[in-house]
Amino acid sequence: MSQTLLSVRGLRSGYGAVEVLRGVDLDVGAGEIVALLGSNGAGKSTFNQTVSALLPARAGSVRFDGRDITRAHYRDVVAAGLIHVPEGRRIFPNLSVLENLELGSFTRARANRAANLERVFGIFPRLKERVTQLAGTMSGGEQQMLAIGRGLMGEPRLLILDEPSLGLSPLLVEELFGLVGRLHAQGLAILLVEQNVAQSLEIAQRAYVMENGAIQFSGTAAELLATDRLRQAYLGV
Ligand SMILES: Nc1ncnc2c1ncn2[C@@H]1O[C@H](COP(=O)(O)OP(=O)(O)OP(=O)(O)O)[C@@H](O)[C@H]1O
Repeated sequence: MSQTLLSVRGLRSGYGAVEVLRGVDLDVGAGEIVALLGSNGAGKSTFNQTVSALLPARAGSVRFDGRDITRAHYRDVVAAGLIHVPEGRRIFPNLSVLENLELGSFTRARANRAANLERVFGIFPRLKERVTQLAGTMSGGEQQMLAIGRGLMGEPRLLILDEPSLGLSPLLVEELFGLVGRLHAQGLAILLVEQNVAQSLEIAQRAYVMENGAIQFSGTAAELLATDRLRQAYLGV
């Protein structure tokens, strides 16, 4: 692995009396795509939320770029460049496309905003055509572009994408994976949580499998595919 960007050790968290994460270890290297796989309810979204400081860690540590961010405020985590595009997009439906994008740059200097917008519009020309449109009136695919565009406005070094292809047509899923590949080629590290396991393993350098709030497997995509039990469980072959 290249230089470690995200390093998570023994992470525990949950909701009230329910413990979901039971001591998770996971690393993402600079510029690496890492797939986080696991069945529904395994704890992947809880992991993403805890790492990005939306949910408090109960034990363990999260280090980002060498800095301990386990107890950091969400704002400082975003400012450090760890940006989470949540499952279900969570755009603001009653705000325009432009307003949604601008919200993504809340930790960045105003002076950077125009350049970041142009970069996002270069990646998603459709968003530029629709700057004044209310986000809630856009199609599901456009809303997903907007959610990722908003994440990019924050100048990420690591982008956590939680189920980005959920609800998209097969054509848009192809586009989405193409986009993830292009962002990676530009040097961005990506932690990808996806139901499209085969496609995720094609573009990821490494993968983790989470079950019941713990990591059951970590290794290269090729190693995962060589493990019969995992291949059967996640690819059905
Ligand atoms: N806000 C919440 N309050 C209580 N329990 C929750 C909450 N959110 C999730 N859980 C529970 O935590 C467990 C892990 O859920 P989580 O959403 O992290 O799994 P996941 O792997 O992301 O699955 P999915 O793909 O279905 O989103 C589940 O048992 C779920 O019911």
